[in-house]
Amino acid sequence: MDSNNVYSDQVIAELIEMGFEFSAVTEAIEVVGPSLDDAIEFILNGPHRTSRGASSNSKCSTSTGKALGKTALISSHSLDQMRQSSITEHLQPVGRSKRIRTNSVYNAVSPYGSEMLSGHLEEQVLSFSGEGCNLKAASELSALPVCCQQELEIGKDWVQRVNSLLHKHFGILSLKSFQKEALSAWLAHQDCLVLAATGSGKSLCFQVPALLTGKVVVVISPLISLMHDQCLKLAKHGVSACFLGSGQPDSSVEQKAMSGMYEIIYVCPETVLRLIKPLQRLAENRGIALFAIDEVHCVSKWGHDFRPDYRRLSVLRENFSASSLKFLEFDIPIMALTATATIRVREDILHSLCMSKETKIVLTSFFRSNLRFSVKHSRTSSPSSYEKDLSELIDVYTKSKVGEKKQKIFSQDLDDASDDSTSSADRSLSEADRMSPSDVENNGDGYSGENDDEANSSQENGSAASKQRQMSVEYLENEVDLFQSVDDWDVSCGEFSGQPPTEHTFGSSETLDPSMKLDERLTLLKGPLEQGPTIIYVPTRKETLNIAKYLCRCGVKAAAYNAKLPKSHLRRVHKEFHDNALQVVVATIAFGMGIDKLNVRRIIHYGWPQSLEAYYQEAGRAGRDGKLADCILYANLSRVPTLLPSQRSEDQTKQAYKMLSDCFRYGMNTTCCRAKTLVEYFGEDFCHQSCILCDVCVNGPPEKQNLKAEADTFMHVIAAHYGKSSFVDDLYDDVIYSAVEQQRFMNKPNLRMLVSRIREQFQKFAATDLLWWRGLARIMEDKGYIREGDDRIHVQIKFPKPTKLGLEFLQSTTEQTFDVYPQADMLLSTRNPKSYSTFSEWGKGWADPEIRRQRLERRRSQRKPRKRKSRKHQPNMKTVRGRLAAKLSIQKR
Ligand SMILES: Nc1ncnc2c1ncn2[C@@H]1O[C@H](COP(=O)(O)OP(=O)(O)OP(=O)(O)O)[C@@H](O)[C@H]1O
Ligand SMILES: [Mg+2]
Repeated sequence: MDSNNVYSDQVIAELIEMGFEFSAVTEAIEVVGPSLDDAIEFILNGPHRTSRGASSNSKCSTSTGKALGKTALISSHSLDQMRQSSITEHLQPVGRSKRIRTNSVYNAVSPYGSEMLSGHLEEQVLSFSGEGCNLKAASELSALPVCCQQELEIGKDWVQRVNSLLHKHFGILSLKSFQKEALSAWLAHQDCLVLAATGSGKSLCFQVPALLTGKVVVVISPLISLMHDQCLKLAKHGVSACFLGSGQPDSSVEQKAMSGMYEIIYVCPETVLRLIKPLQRLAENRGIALFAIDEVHCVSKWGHDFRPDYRRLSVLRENFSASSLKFLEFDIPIMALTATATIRVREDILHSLCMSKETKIVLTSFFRSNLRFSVKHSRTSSPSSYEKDLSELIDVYTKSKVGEKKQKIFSQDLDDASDDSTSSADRSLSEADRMSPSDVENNGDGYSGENDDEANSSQENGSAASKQRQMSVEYLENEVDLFQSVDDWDVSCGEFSGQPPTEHTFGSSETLDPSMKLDERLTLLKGPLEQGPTIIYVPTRKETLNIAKYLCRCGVKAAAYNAKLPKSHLRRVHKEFHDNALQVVVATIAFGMGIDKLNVRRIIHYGWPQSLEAYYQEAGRAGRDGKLADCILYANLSRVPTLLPSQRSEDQTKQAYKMLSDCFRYGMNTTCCRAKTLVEYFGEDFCHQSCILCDVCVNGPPEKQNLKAEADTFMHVIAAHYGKSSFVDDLYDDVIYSAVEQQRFMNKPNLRMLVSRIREQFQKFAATDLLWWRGLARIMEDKGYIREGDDRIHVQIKFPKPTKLGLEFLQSTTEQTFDVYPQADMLLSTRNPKSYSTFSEWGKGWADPEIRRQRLERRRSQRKPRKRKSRKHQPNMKTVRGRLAAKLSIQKR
């Protein structure tokens, strides 16, 4: 360390403490050298120079390479607060003398004035004496022709330089081509929309600019948990970062961030909207290299995770353009990134964020070659289905520990938190884990414990805790986590100093290469799954608790995660999940956006997801190490899924139904490779023949069936009701319907009514159930023979109406065959032919004339004479029985 620099720093510190403006101080030192008196003289009497616009570029280019040292920041806030204002546990202060850096970080006029700076320098700024990664990074970068974005040329060798930097600090061998593209766009001052698969490495696209320029990168992100994970990771690789949630009881982190003390600032949309002015000052002083909007699908109402505040981020383009800020030569580029955006969502993003017309779209394949997709039928949500569906999973995690005591559930008793027996992770968080009254109110437990005694005591302990649990379960009943607020944890901000990078942990060479030959991949992929945790996604909070408890009882280390559980619990689950202390997390969608844990081996969806976007994003959390991973959807294939309750506009409701319908069709599909279905859903041409892994690829499609007779009948019955066919009209003459029903049916027959007519009128179809016809209706719809006759969108076609093509089909020569692959619900229906023993089937049995006749006869013979005056005289015309009775009485007369 240059002693001159240290001395200069001391002088600068003193001058700032005296209240002089920072830019004036540094200018003075540059001119007169590190002499306190001379500097004061210069500042007071020397030529007036404004710091504004003193070309942040030139400052940056000289200073960054010189001294981007490390700074550790100590916050006076500790973890013992019930609600933390910041996370400081990751800071590693080194007990060195305080100093001030001479780099561009401090070459800033603090937006909070010199008071703030001096206060913090005195109290809170310690130095790493340049041993951190940034210093190294910066000195390496000094080899670059220039370090400022504006001046960095897109020469051939910038990629190599970035690669060697990445290799050294992140253990990554080279940039991927989409990362190169995104960075080229940024270097050319262009806005950029990056659409790349989950886990493909989008974060690097916005992290590199911070390393390259010494300017700040501002990343807008939707969840504290996500921001926290990314900051922590960056710190491990020597990059200082902080995050700012929406609640901000401790403003010191924010102040430091706005004065340019972190290379990357993660911020939620609400907060970025509030910080426009300070950010403009930051742009003027240290400089902002880039605004990155991560998980940008949240912008769009047509996406699966709309956040209204994301939509207001158009202010970034308005407030950080060269036309609105004189000191900028170019607009500060916006880089928007997501793994799940349909074409409509993409357009909405570009439009809503007012991204420039020249925005570069970087589009990579959404295909994840190591994910094995499958769909299984399950009734879900009952303990008997848990037993059936989860037994394999339980075996995976419990086989190796036969004889061990079963895991027990423990309640989150406050007293237990300080128990000696708690794990080290528990201990470190115990104080912070104390629940606020609202936490207690919402406590739903569902956490698995390592410690049996703890579990027993809490179970025996009993009444209060169990009552609490019971209450919370009731409270949680039927609630869903459709919208997760940004503050998903009990911290609202955090700061992370970059630590010298240790051994590289990623860039594994064992990962699967999508360009591998098919047979090579097949052999590799047919092996067993490696060890690693599982995430089970369920639609309701209540089910997170139920399944987590069930798994715990079976000996699995499992925890529930939903937005209504105490936030301290959620943070703990995150931590233990990342530390491999948990085997299974059972969660609502509240868990995991952007989770970058390499070894997640299974993502299980237990119940229908609400959209394929959400499904693919959640599934994408599996197998980030590139090794084989399972993505299994357990869904009740006999039920049409319903929308989970949420506030939606009319348009949004339509869209939500459309998305749910696409999801339903994904489950019903029996012929198309699942990976292909998924990537094509996002508008990509799937350039492989198949994924070779999914259940459809492995099992092959079901046998084709000639359903000509069924299709003809179906079309005739529909067409008849729209006056397009005379084929069946006369068949109904002998059935008496109430005027209302007839009217309703004539206007718009729904599928159920049509099917009951088919069964009534066509003996050979009397036993085929609605489930089967439902599948056929979808096939006919896909072929364009029928369409939805209702104004509203339905998940499954509800009011089939013939199309022109359908009528042509009807009139076509009857000799042709109609060979189709049955869909999942049709197979299910034929696999489990139902006797008319269940109540609903019993009801359906009335549609069959023969069954009806037998039943009526049986009833008549069994019936004791009863007084049923009113019925006798007024048959209920709404029921089949009533109508029949009426008919019979007419015939009698
Ligand atoms: N060029 C690269 N070579 C090898 N590994 C890389 C490269 N770039 C990123 N990675 C690794 O890929 C993993 C996933 O990165 P990241 O979290 O950025 O994914 P993502 O695309 O943002 O995923 P998501 O859509 O889920 O947020 C990280 O562990 C990262 O280290
Ligand atoms: Mg990401």
